[in-house]
Amino acid sequence: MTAHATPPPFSDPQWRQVRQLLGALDERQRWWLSGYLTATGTAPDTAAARTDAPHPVLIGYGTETDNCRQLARLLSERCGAAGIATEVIDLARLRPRQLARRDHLVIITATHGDGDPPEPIQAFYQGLMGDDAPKLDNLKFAVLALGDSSYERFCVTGQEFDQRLEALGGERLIARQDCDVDFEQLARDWIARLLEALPKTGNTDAAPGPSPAPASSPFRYDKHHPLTVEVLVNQNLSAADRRQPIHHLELALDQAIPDLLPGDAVGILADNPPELVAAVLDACELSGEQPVTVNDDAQPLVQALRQSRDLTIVGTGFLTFWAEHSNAPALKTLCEAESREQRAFLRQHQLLDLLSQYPAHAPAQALVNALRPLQPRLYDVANSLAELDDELHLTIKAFRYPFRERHEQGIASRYLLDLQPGDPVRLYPHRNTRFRLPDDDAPLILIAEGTGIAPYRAFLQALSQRPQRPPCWLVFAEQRFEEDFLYQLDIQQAHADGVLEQVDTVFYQDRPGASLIDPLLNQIDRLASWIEQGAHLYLCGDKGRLSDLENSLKTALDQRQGDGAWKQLGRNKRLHRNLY
Ligand SMILES: Cc1cc2nc3c(=O)[nH]c(=O)nc-3n(C[C@H](O)[C@H](O)[C@H](O)COP(=O)(O)O)c2cc1C
Repeated sequence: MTAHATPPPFSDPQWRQVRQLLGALDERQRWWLSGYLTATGTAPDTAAARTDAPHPVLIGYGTETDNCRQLARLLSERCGAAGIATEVIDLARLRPRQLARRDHLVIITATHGDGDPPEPIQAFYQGLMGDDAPKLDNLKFAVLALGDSSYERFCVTGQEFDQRLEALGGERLIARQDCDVDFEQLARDWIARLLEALPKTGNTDAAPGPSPAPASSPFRYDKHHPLTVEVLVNQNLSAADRRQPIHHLELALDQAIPDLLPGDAVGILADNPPELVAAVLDACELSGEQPVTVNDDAQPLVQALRQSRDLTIVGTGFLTFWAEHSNAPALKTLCEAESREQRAFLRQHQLLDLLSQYPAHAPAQALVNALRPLQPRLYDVANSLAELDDELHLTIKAFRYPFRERHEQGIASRYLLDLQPGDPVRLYPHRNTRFRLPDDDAPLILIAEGTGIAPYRAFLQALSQRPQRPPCWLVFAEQRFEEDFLYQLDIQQAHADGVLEQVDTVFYQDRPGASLIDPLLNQIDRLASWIEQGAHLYLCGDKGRLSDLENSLKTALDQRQGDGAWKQLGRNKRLHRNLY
């Protein structure tokens, strides 16, 4: 859709039809279609498909929660309108040596984990950083880095790519832009500058023009256009006295969400707790009735604070804003200090700490503009919509953390755990194409830690409907058998029905010292034999524990099957990670 290298890969009649169709679609439909083609993999891996024509600009994105993919699509749209030929590719599908034959590369990447590259692009990242990376003397490049300044290692993946591409011989087209969570405007401005530096082919896209809306989503709904659904059931699955309870949430879907498959997630747009909103209004001596505008939408201040603004984490932008309004010398000095010092201060001060320690007045709209946008949170869908298309099930664990002398709760999990039947919830679908069931009958090894069981429940429901069932082995770990065996009945039923050939459980508190890897190492012959038969291996849940497990499994498997056996699993796209 976005490649306009001459000549287009169509016959004349085909090309006329394509242009005719594009001309008949409105902007949102075109974006939907381009996102759909990318997401369904219908677009060819154009980076690999070589022609003698000059190369279009390669736009590679690294994403976990979709922001960078959307910006890549936006950049491609803008390039199309400006007569610049582009190809958009997920860096997860690109090998560094393919860059040696390119002239122009734009990388748009997030940083995740604790300053890590997004999980899907780990192989590309390691390849580019490694000793075997190609010389890139002919490459001109630009990097847009997305991140969150509340993390210690802000935007480091983009920074690392930027430095590495230069070190490999590349020439920077324009300076890298690091963006915080309120990235939209900065990213648009950077794109506008970049367009001036990219080569034009002269052809402009048949139809698209600039638009202020975000680029395509393969679904009708996205974080800017969420679907509102109603709570049916909110049930505690774990012990009543558990400090971090786990709930099962059922939501009514009045409208079908097309193509939401087992393995996919939804982004939840949580509301801030009313007490927190009230405390912020009090601290600022503002009335919640005051009118403000958020994304061109007029609304009372109380709604903006409840639904759209982060009332917990303070960004450096807000620090400057509050220093000006409070006139507090300590804050003014801090604003002149190094950003590292500012971030250290902000890690010790949530919004209310700052507002109460340094009292000030600020106009309602200015306050809303200065606060960070409230970020959606992704939750894996715990049921198969092919079985039940009017309900969506989620598994939610409370997130509690110590902060200064007190205990805080995660905004999204608190919001979800407190929901009552009948309450509305805003959400949008999020595809997770790398965490899907294979189409064939290859054996499946499903390894889950805690809420990592959620997508497997959807897998089991989908598998139960297949006429030919692949062998399926579940390994699940939680705290105590009596209280924390999440979805015990579903799992036992799947076992009884033959959907699950084998189930192994580990309950840490029942057997101190036990580890999730024990059942796998104890049955290493079986594991190796399943993998030899082409099994797909899935890891879902706690990042720390499952990364440790992966390292140990890699060692064990490489010892048995030869060095590189584990790596081969990844290369064959039979290793699926969903870690958080
Ligand atoms: C679990 C998690 C960890 C993150 N870790 C970092 C980090 O270490 N440094 C950083 O700058 N941003 C971090 N971020 C922020 C993301 O980079 C930011 O939200 C970005 O817009 C995500 O882009 P994506 O939607 O394309 O994945 C993290 C976000 C999440 C959800």
